[in-house]
Amino acid sequence: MNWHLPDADETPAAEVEREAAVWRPLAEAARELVDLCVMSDVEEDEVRAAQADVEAAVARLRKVRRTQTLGQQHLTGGRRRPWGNPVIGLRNPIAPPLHVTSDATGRAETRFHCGAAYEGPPGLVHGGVVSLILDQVLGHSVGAAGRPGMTGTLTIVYRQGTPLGDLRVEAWIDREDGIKTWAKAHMIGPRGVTAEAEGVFILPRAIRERLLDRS
Ligand SMILES: CC(C)(COP(=O)(O)OP(=O)(O)OC[C@H]1O[C@@H](n2cnc3c(N)ncnc32)[C@H](O)[C@@H]1OP(=O)(O)O)[C@@H](O)C(=O)NCCC(=O)NCCSC(=O)Cc1ccccc1
Repeated sequence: MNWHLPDADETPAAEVEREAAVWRPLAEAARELVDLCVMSDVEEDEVRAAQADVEAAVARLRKVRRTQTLGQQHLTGGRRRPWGNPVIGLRNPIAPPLHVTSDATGRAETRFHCGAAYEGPPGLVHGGVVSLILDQVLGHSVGAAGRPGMTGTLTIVYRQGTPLGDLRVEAWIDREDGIKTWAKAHMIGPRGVTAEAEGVFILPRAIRERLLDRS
């Protein structure tokens, strides 16, 4: 059973790309700023001068603040513009960001870089970040298979520390039963699998009822 939820964002692709070209460079600069807040070793006067520069940029951006979050405005169900997402969002400096490729069977893969801002134990990615990324790619997998849902239960087994740097995640559908879909994923570092994930994704009752009403 597959569910095809409506694509909520009707904006023409060329306009989406134009807006992306405006916001992406800002987020990229902010990501480097986040990295340098952790990694820069400049003199203290330089730190204070940088603070003033950042405060000036913040004052510009603060002039107009949207009333709805990006997810609320562009409904992530449409998956055209999950730009605020903390894992894949092109406008979100917290996101590495991941670019996930997938096929209609739900097999998904992504290669990405986790820098110093994601450090937990020395030299290793924070376990919560590992879980965050695995949850996102599992969610992508079930969505790609036409079985979108919310994470009901997520189980992570940490096999070895995940080193900061270049990483890969693979995800696939394990099984499905009615409104529930189980997906699995591996986080893979230079020395093999670092963490294994299993999630059960459930189409929430409210959406089930909406789909029933339409049929
Ligand atoms: C939707 C649901 C999980 C279930 O609610 P309802 O639909 O009202 O459930 P209902 O009571 O009708 O039971 C139906 C069946 O399901 C079973 N079952 C129920 N619960 C659980 C469970 N926890 N775990 C396992 N199974 C459970 C229950 O036994 C029953 O089974 P049965 O038919 O008897 O065999 C709800 O509790 C919720 O919204 N939780 C918050 C989710 C949330 O915030 N997640 C994090 C945000 S998502 C994210 O970030 C990832 C992402 C990234 C990117 C893209 C996409 C995703």
